[in-house]
Amino acid sequence: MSSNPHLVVDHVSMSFDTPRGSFNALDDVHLKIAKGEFVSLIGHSGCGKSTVLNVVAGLLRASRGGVVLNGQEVTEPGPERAVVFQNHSLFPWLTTYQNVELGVKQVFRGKKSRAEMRDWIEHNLAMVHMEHAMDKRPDEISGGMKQRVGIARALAMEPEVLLMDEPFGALDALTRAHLQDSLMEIHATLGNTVIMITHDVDEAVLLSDRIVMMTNGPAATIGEILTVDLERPRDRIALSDDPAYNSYRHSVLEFLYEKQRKVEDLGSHRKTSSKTSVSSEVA
Ligand SMILES: Nc1ncnc2c1ncn2[C@@H]1O[C@H](COP(=O)(O)OP(=O)(O)OP(=O)(O)O)[C@@H](O)[C@H]1O
Repeated sequence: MSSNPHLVVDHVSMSFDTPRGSFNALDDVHLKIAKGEFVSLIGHSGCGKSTVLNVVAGLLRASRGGVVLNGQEVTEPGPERAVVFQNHSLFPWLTTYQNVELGVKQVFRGKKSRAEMRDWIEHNLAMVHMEHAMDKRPDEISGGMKQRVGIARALAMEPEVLLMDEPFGALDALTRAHLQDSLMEIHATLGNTVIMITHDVDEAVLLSDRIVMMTNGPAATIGEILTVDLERPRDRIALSDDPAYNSYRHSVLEFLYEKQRKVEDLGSHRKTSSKTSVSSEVA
C-alpha cells in the first residue's frame, strides 16, 4: 500500500434545502485515503454516511469542500468509482451475464474484442462464484447471489475505488459471512481502494484497515478513526479469540454506545435489541 493519499475527502460540508429551511447534514468531513486501503464508515442511522459516499461517487456535490482523486476533483460519477448498493440494482429483464456485460461495455467498448469481453465477464462472475448462473435472471437467483452479481459488475469495471453502501445489510448472517470472505480475497488480489458503509461492528473490524466513526448529525463529522492493525489474511474464527480483535471491537462499540449514544436509542432499544444482540449492528 502506498503512503500517498490518492483519495481526499477534502473538508466536505453538506447542507440540504428542505421545506423547513436548510438542513446541515455534514460539517467539515476530512479524510485522506491511501491507494488500496479498505476504509469503513460507521455511525448511527442518519448521521451522513451515505451522503459522504455519494459525494465521493460524484452523485452529490458538496456544499463546501470536495473530493479529489489522484489530484483531480470529482465532479460527476465515473467508472473508476463503482458503487455497490444494499439492494443490488440489477436489471430484472437481463441475465446475470448481461447485467455484468452492461458495466463492461461502458468501460471497455473499443478496448477489448468481443471474445476478450466475454472472457472478462466470465472471469468476474467466477471471482464471486457465480459462473454457474450466467444465464439466469435476477428473479431466478437468491438475494445473496444477486448481491454477488452486483459486486461482479462493479469489479468488472476495474474501478480504482469501490464504494459500497451497506452491501451485505439485507443478507442473512451466513451469506453475509461468505461474501465478506470473498470480498477480503478480492481486495487482496486486486488491491482496489474500498470505502464501505456498514452498521455491523464485527464486519467493520474484520474487513477494514481503518474504521472511520462518525458523530451523530446534524452537522455530523468524523469523531474518531481507528486503525485496525491485524495481519491479513484474516480468519473470522481465529480472530474471535484474539485479544487485539476484541479490543478494536470494544473501541467501536464504546464510541457508538457511550460517546455517541443517542437519546432516542433508549426508546428504540426494544425494537432493535434482537438485531444488535446477534451481530453488534448499529441502530
Ligand atoms: N436530499 C436530502 N434532502 C434533505 N435531507 C437529506 C437528503 N439526503 C439526506 N438527508 C439528511 O441528511 C442526513 C444524513 O443522511 P444519510 O442518508 O447520509 O445518513 P446515513 O448515515 O447514511 O443513514 P443510514 O445509516 O440510516 O442509511 C439525514 O438526516 C437525512 O435525513
